[in-house]
Amino acid sequence: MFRSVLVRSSSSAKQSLLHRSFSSSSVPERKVAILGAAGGIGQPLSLLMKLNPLVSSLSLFDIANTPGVAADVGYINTRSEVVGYMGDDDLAKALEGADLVIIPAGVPRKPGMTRDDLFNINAGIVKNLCSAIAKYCPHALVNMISNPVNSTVPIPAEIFKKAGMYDEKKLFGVTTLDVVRAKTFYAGKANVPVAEVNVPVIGGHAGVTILPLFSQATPQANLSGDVLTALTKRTQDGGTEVVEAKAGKGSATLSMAINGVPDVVECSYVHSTIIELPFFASKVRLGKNGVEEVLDLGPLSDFEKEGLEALKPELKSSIEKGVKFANQ
Ligand SMILES: NC(=O)c1ccc[n+]([C@@H]2O[C@H](COP(=O)([O-])OP(=O)(O)OC[C@H]3O[C@@H](n4cnc5c(N)ncnc54)[C@H](O)[C@@H]3O)[C@@H](O)[C@H]2O)c1
Ligand SMILES: O=C(O)C[C@H](O)C(=O)O
Repeated sequence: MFRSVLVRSSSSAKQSLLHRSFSSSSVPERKVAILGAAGGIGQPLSLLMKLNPLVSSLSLFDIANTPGVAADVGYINTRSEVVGYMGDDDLAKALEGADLVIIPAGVPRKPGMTRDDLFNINAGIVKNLCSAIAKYCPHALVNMISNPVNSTVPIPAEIFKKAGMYDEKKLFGVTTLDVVRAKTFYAGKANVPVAEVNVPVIGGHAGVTILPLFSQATPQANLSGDVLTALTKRTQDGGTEVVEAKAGKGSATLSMAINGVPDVVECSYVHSTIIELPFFASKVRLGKNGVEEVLDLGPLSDFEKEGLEALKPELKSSIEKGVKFANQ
């Protein structure tokens, strides 16, 4: 059992652990809660959120080590107040009033494991955390990072439905790393500046369910079929490469959308009706209230059409696994 520690409390604790700065009145107040904030994803993500001028309050929750992370991040001289919370007794306080909850809580893969091998541990963690979200911040946007994303996103959807507060526009599975990798690998082969590259990645976030659409990549390049096959495989295996090299770290956030910046288009794993599966990663237009539009897939090459058919059985069964778990 972990002792519950509210990092914000006495004035001396405030001095050492709570950093508060006041915002200009023109910038809206936004509370972001990170669940799993002391982990490999959680710490750099906390740093990124502290650097984000759109965030006024940063709530760092974990089952361990949040006082140190909150103190460290809290001293950065940017706008947001930082409070660390530790242990289940503090979960309610960590979540109350949150506009955005980002969840990297759970265990990462070790070499030789698939993301699905994490299901038994992470599904329970996610279920518990999302039940608390339903209770304490039912209107928040939720970004799910914990793997296996293909199954961990359907879990809150079921929990939120039961709680009567499910808003499908507000639930995201973070698949940005797949896009980041596809852009990097493509730029290398196409010999174009990586900063100019765009590649949509659709499907899900595991193995063959990750389907980069290089036929839609810009700037266009005339790459052979063999090169495109190799690029696709490399994108699908990108996470495994990292896991093998250093135990699987990375982070991503859709937080720009919380300030209502128009026309933010990102690939994300969301509730979808563009194919027959209820959750699917594709380009989505984001706004203040979450998903404003799930964009069409656009034209696919024959190779990509085959990839799309090939990913459906695995993605379907991963979704069903999450749904079943949530309803047990
Ligand atoms: N979606 C993606 O693109 C993506 C990318 C990288 C990693 N991940 C996944 O993110 C997860 C975290 O990876 P990591 O490298 O940060 O792992 P990590 O082990 O370094 O950190 C996980 C953190 O979660 C905390 N935690 C565990 N149970 C918790 C609970 N019940 N409540 C709150 N916090 C809890 C741990 O104490 C730890 O600090 C993994 O499942 C990993 O596979 C997803
Ligand atoms: O591959 C992993 O296990 C972590 C993450 O999903 C990734 O793509 O890097």
